[in-house]
Amino acid sequence: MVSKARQEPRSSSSKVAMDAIPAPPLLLRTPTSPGIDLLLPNPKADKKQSVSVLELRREPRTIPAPFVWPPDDTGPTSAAELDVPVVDVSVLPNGGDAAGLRLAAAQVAAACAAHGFFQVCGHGVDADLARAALDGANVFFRLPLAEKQRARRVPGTVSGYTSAHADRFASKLPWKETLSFGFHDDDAAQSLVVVDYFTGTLGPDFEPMGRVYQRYCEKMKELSLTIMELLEVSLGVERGYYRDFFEDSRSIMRCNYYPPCPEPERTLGTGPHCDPTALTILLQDDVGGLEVLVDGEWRPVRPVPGAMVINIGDTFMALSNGRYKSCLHRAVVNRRHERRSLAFFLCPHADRVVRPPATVATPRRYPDFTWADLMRFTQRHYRADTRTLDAFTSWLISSSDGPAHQQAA
Ligand SMILES: C=C1C[C@]23C[C@H]1CC[C@H]2[C@]1(C)CCC[C@@](C)(C(=O)O)[C@H]1[C@@H]3C(=O)O
Ligand SMILES: O=C(O)CCC(=O)C(=O)O
Ligand SMILES: [Fe+2]
Repeated sequence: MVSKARQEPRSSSSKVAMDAIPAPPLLLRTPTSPGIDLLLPNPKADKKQSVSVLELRREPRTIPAPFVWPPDDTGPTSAAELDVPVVDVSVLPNGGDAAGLRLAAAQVAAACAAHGFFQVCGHGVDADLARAALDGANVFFRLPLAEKQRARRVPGTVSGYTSAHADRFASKLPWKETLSFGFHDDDAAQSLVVVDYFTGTLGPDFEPMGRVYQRYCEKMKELSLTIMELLEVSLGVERGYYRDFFEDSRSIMRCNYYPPCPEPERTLGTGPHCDPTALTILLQDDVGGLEVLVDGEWRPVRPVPGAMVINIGDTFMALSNGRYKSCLHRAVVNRRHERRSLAFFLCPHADRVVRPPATVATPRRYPDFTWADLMRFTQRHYRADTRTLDAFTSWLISSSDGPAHQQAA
């Protein structure tokens, strides 16, 4: 299966219409179904007016300037796909298959020490649930913009709907819309946090959609803890150290929607970044677009039907004291196919101190920190093009609003 990302010749079907009405922020909607709703800051107008519509109605030669990324970020895709093992994690819950567990641990150890990416099968996530979650993304992102805006991101948080992060950044805008919400099951008996998010934000009609993502996030947490056990085995650390660390996790679920783009070579669906979180479980559709920077080349990660992509984030790189790598990756877009990906970002409880187990802790590579500190950094200082943990570590030690100074004060 060859990834469709960027492979397509320029399509004449992506007719778009230009009808700029000067007022902020500009709404870019490509009428090709379903198109992309992007609210763009409009430099030419004062800030008080409402949304206007920039409908591109001609075969675009250029996408709006805020979407153009530097050539270093939009470099070519390698012809060589990344050789990512598909690890059968069904060996874990029963633990009976010693040989299978050894194989899985060896596959994970090699991949995580090299580039931090592997895929999993035998994950226990029902195919119907996975499909419903992907289909739910289609339903949500095809809603009229006014409806999506009812879930717009609350400044200073990750939760909510954003289009191109135009509410946060004025340049290097990603060619995507996203919907993010939190997940934890601290008081599962009392409340279903994801159902409550959908009904509270979008109304009672969205309860069925909320129940799909509630169930999906519950399965994601289960799978995350299984993978934590496998990481313990692969690193030879005491059993339970990582699993217990994430028992009270408060994670982030994100639906990514990447519309077709008239000039995919000049922009990015998600810019080069390392995930600051601990572990990412990515369910992608069959279009392809995820790429990992390995030995200076952007290597595609092929969608494997039924499998889920797992990658190590910065927080787990610190928990493994640098033994496992959190690596730069990006998502490219293409001219003809929309693409969806669902990213479950496993995060520790905000107050947990990120510290590697004794087995791998010397010499220490990173200072102690809490996820709350790293999360605040990503929301205040973070850009997709920095190596997060290195930037965070120096911020942690040197910055005036870093926790070290607060503690000292
Ligand atoms: C804690 C997070 C911040 C981001 C979502 C999660 C984990 C990945 C981060 C992100 C995807 C890295 C690339 C830049 C970013 C701004 C994005 O393109 O969405 C990041 C997310 C964010 O800050 O919303
Ligand atoms: O959509 C993808 O393939 C990757 C997205 C990603 O890396 C992210 O959201 O952190
Ligand atoms: Fe990522």
